[in-house]
Amino acid sequence: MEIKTLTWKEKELVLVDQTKLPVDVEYVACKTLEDVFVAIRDMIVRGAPAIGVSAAYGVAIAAYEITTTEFDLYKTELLSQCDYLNTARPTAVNLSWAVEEMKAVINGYEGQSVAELKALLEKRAIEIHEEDIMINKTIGKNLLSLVKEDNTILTHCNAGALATSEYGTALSVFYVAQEEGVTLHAYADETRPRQQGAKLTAFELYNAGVDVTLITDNMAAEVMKEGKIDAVIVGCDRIASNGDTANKIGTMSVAILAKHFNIPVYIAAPTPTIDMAIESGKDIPIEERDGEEITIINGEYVTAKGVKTYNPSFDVTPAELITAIVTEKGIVRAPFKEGLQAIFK
Ligand SMILES: CSC[C@H]1O[C@H](OP(=O)(O)O)[C@H](O)[C@@H]1O
Repeated sequence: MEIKTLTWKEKELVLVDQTKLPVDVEYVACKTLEDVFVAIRDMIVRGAPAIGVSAAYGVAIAAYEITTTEFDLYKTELLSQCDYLNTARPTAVNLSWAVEEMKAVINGYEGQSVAELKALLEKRAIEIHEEDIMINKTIGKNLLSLVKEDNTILTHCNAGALATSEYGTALSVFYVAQEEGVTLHAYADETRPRQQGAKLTAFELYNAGVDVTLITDNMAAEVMKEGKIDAVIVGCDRIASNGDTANKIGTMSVAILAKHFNIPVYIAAPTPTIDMAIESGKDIPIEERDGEEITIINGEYVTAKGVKTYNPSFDVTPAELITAIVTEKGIVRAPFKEGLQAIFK
């Protein structure tokens, strides 16, 4: 059964509810901008590219939702809705990137027709959606050029089809490999506390017929020491201009271990996830989420209810631990600043 992360259907954004996977496959229809805001905030849809595409459709939905007919008032309200949507989650730059793309359509429109602007916004959102699919498939091809038949790849969190429109970024290497008749094996970190690796990555790869082995996060060093891992490939949520990369919490640990065991670390990076406006990882906002993500598993407390928690949802892997940043525009190696500037030229 094919699961669609997101679908645009009669001016509604239909999302698979990723908080219910893999036990239940349920879909949520977002009919209002608030529906999209809540879906992003509560991780019904998650994953940097999927958040970006959803935000683009969120603005398109807002454009149809606003009933003001006086053009200047309509434009002001719509821009305000864009800024609100942009507060749903702070780390994945794809959210602000997509909102800015949609605001550029609004601010660049020289007419006075509300109907025409609505159509232009829906068109741009569909373009962003379609571009995401092409970006991901190209990243998969570029990643495949870095690995060999029968290689085993460790990945962290979920940077798969469920984190994007289709294909995924890090996991696209497995799907492109299948299309090209290349056999690859996966080790998926469970990825506490939200368990995206267990609930999403192992689920989607297993269903796709990819050889996947699920491990807990604290087993990564052992599998590397046993020589089971040929490469680490992970996604990203925001890359600074010097190559420092924010990704799901625990990615930095994996990169440090990989360095110790001399295993290459590849970041699968759509260019909308690269933030050239910031100098280094110090400038990346790290989302802190509710501590109950740690203390509650499957609805049950696993500790005393009053225990203090600390739950940063991302960490920043310093550029010196990264072998290459693999984008749809090419593979960038250190020195990353110059290499990233070159792909934006
Ligand atoms: C294709 S990148 C997906 C990226 O987003 C995930 O975070 P979250 O599940 O909290 O949205 C994780 O960092 C993945 O690598």
